[in-house]
Amino acid sequence: APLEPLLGKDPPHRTSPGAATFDVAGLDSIAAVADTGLDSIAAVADGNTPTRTSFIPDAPVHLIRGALDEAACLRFVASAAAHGGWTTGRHHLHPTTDIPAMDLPGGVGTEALDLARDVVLPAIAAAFRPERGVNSLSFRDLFLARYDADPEKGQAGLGKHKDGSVFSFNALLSEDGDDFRGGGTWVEPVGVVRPRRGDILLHRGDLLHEGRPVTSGTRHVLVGFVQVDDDVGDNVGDENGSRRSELVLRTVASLPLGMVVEVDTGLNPTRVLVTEVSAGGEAAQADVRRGDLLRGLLVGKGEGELTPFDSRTFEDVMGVLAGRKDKGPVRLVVERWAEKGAVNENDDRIK
Ligand SMILES: O=C(O)CCC(=O)C(=O)O
Ligand SMILES: [Fe+2]
Repeated sequence: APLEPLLGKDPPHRTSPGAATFDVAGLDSIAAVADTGLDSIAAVADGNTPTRTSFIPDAPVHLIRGALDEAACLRFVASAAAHGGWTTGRHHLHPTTDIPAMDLPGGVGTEALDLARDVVLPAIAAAFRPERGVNSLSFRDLFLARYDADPEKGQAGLGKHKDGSVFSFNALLSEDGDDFRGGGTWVEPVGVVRPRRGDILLHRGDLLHEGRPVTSGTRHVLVGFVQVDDDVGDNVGDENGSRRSELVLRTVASLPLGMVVEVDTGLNPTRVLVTEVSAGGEAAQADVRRGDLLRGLLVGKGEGELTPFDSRTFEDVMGVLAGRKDKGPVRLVVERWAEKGAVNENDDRIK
């Protein structure tokens, strides 16, 4: 029987098929000073984000005002504090001190994913009008980052860089002037943008930008990197699954040992492998690599529950696969997170 892509139906990093589109009336745009004659825009160059602009097509930076209310911002920050496992090894050129959104406890991981899918992706589609619309957008990384003025606690800012994404966003979770001083995001054509708590700043990833150092206190942001798939059409996320998933499945169907692999660029550094293992198959053929931390495993047909693997190792997974070897085909969905410190060429900040 042909494999049905498990991903592509309603993958967690894409907007839902029926998601409402975003009304540009909900966006404030920040254009390069030279592009407008407006005083309120010019003020941005001096570090003062105007309190109200309106949507300006083709502006390099947009703000979704009040995307998160105060309670949600506090929930995100509290969840990060409760998790506490801050990493600095997920982005190698310009590392941030962060926690992958999926790891945030208390339902906040899901809340962050829903926000990115249902609010941010449609807003990015409305703001930047990518040719193939919202269905071509997916976020490949989503994490909560922390900046602290106290060098003992971590980094105060993030130096000038470009992201490896097509679009990037960051939601300010802390109260400017109360939780921290300094901060803000400097973006090359517009200067320092100082959103209010709950606002989400949207910009093209290839613009030079900087997380300005905080001078006191702690600043928390939820950051996401968004990619544009040009090989997928409107059917991404529809009932038939994504064209890309089918393409990948077909391409790899010729792998030896009867093993079919789908690698989906989901949340960075998540990879998802859909693997058909026949007798004699080996997980190594499925690109499961030593050093990977495997997060979950789905055995059986269709879309069952993902069984958390927690931090089980390569050897553990090899053991599971080896144990199934002579019991006929089994379908696995393995959500793979790159080992801490591993370099992910696709998803890093660049330059
Ligand atoms: O913290 C900021 O304002 C910017 C964050 C950023 O650019 C990034 O995480 O890549
Ligand atoms: Fe960035």
